[in-house]
Order: sequence, then structure tokens, then C-alpha cells
Amino acid sequence: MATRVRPGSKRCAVIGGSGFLGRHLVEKLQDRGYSVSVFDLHQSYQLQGVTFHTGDLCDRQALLSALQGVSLVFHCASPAPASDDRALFERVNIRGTQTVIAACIEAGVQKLILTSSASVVFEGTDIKNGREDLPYARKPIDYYTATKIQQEKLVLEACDEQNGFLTAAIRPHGIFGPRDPQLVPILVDTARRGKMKFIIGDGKNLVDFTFVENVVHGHILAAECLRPDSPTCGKPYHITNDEPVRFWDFMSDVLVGLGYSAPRYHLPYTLVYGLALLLWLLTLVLRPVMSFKPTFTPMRVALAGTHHYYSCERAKEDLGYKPVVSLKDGIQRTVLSYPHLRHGA
Ligand SMILES: NC(=O)c1ccc[n+]([C@@H]2O[C@H](COP(=O)([O-])OP(=O)(O)OC[C@H]3O[C@@H](n4cnc5c(N)ncnc54)[C@H](O)[C@@H]3O)[C@@H](O)[C@H]2O)c1
Ligand SMILES: CC(C)CCC[C@@H](C)[C@H]1CC[C@H]2C3=C(CC[C@]12C)[C@@]1(C)CC[C@H](O)[C@@H](C(=O)O)[C@@H]1CC3
Repeated sequence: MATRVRPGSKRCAVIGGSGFLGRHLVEKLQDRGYSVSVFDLHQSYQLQGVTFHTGDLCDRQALLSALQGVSLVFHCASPAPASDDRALFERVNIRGTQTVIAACIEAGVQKLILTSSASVVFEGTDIKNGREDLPYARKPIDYYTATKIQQEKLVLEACDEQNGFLTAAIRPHGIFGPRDPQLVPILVDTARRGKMKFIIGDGKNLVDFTFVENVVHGHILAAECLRPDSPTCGKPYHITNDEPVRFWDFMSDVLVGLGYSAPRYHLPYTLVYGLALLLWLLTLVLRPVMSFKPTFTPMRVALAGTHHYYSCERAKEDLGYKPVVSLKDGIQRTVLSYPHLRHGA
């Protein structure tokens, strides 16, 4: 067991700090006077004052050397949801998270903040203003979600006030913003292939999309409020923009902002979901001979055609959370950050 790090020390590590959310978190932590190191599979940028450790979070020794002297750890690493690789999700999100917890305890880390996901309670059917006491999904919609559930349970159960190891989880939903490798690029790719003409369902379903800086703000508040005897110990927190929006209005605003047409024609939800399910089964059957990745997976169709928005009352009460960037400004800043994805670019 390493010597415990001085309480109140501002030395922190971001596991997954080379990724979309991780890098925004690193930048904000540095602005706020933290001394930051990054642990990731690769180094994707350079930032003065930030130390990079490259390695796999499943490798305890590599983690241990990166966590020496660190008092606060943010764990926001995960394989991409689109990889749909069960073995990889189980290795990284479940066994890897056990390794992260063990290494934190061994290195004398005092606080661990996990980036979980609001999807841990989503089963493909409507969620309206869902609170954190909703049960975990019994039938998770994909392997990503199934392993995010296990990961969150592991981190929250590891909270041990008596031994001074405190944990909490942030559950963001639909993160977007500059440098997002997922939402806007997939949307634009789909539009460029002429497939963004259709609205799945009646187009009235409300959803949370959360600007990345609000997610970062929630993480830092949770870390700073996490103290022995605080209500934050061992708890999950929804962090959203607190402005549910129609899924298809959000998509249209981003598309139109980038010079593409908004989807207009309606398709019945059950028909599209059924087709996506058939296609997914076909990819499973054909996997040994050929591999292809359909755009319209059952998960994406469910996310596009149902209500899924969450209450962040608990974060407001316990952490004093309030979004720092509105949805309108977030969309504008996001659109401006993707000149190369503009129509005709
Ligand atoms: N993007 C969203 O909409 C969203 C929403 C809710 C929750 N989340 C969660 O937020 C976190 C960050 O997501 P993101 O969108 O920034 O993803 P991202 O893919 O941009 O970043 C993930 C990072 O984790 C790293 N990583 C993956 N496997 C690793 C391993 N074995 N060892 C070390 N590093 C590893 C990757 O290299 C990458 O840099 C994830 O935990 C994700 O589940 C994302
Ligand atoms: C082809 C179109 C119908 C849709 C194109 C946009 C989609 C690629 C995104 C819309 C909602 C997004 C989303 C995620 C991935 C990208 C979308 C499907 C997540 C599943 C990513 C993982 C997170 O943990 C989930 C969360 O709980 O926030 C995301 C939910 C929204």
C-alpha cells in the first residue's frame, strides 16, 4: 500500500484523457489550477504541463506507476459503443474497472469519479424525466450498456468512507460539442449518403443532448463535493443540459447549421425498428464470412424514436449543478467547430 496522498492535493489523473470528453476535462482542470496527468491507450494531443502515460487500463502495473502521488482520478475511458465487441467491453469496462479500483486503492488515491451513462437505465422504451432511482436496465439494449451497468455498480460499491476511498458516478446523456468523434460525424456521414431524409416515428419524442462543457462541469463539481459524510459518496448523478429537446429538432438544427437539409418524411417506428433488428441479426449470421456495419442499428433507432430525458434535480441539490452553456449556444459552437463537415466542404 502506497503512502496516502496529502488530502486536498490538486494532483489528478484522467483515464481516457485522450478522448473527446477526457480532453475537455483535462483542459478545464488545468484552467482551474489542477496538476493533471493523462492515462490512455494513446496520446492524441500535447498540452503544456500535462503528463501523458500511455498504457492499457487493464494493466495494473502501468496504472500504478501513473497514479503515484495522485489524489483524484477521473475514469472516462471506454471502447466506442459502435464497436459492439462483447469481449472487448467486458475486458475493459468490467475487468479493467476492477483493475482501476484496485490500483487507485493501492496508490493511495482518495477520490474516484466514473463517467457512467444515463443509458444504464434505458431499455429502448420511453423514459420521461427519469431520476437516478430508476432500476438498472434488466434487458440492456447492447453490450456497451450492459457493461456500463456493471462498471457503475463496481465503482459505487467500492466507496469506503472508513478507509478514505470515496467514489461517485456521473451519468451524462448524448454528449456533443467540438471534437466529438461520434454524434455529428455519424450524422453528417448519414446525410452525405442521402439517408437523413426520414424522421423515425412522429418526431415529437423528447431527448437530452448535453454540451460537453456541462458534462465537464458536473464531473468537477462531483469531485469537489465528494467528502466523507457528504451525500455524494457512492451515488450516481444525471448530468444533462436540463433542456429536453425533440430528437429530430436537434438533428435538424445541426444538419441545417452545417448546410444540409433537415429530414422531412415520416416512417413508422415499429417498421424501422423491425428492419434494424433483422439487419443486425443478418450481420451476426454473416459475421464469419463478411463484415458490414449498418447505420441504423436497433440501438440508434430506439434512441431516435423514443423519449429519453432525465432529471438532474439530485445534481442541483447535492452538487449545486446548473448547466453553464445553453443548448442553443452549444449547438452554435459545435456547428462552427466542424468547418470540414459543412455541405460542399
Ligand atoms: N459520448 C457520449 O455521448 C457519452 C455519453 C454518456 C457517457 N459517455 C461515457 O463517457 C466516456 C468518454 O466517452 P467519449 O465520448 O469521450 O469517448 P472517446 O472514445 O472519445 O474516449 C474514450 C477514451 O478511452 C480510451 N480508452 C479506451 N480503452 C482504453 C483502455 N483499455 N485503456 C486506456 N484507455 C482506453 C480511448 O483511447 C479514448 O481516448 C466513456 O466512458 C463513455 O461511456 C459518453
Ligand atoms: C442515423 C441517425 C438515425 C442517428 C445519427 C445520430 C446518432 C449517431 C446519435 C444520436 C444519439 C446518440 C447517442 C449515442 C451515440 C450516438 C447517437 C446514437 C450514445 C449511445 C453514445 C453512448 C452514450 O453512453 C449514450 C448516452 O447515454 O448518452 C449515447 C446516447 C445518444
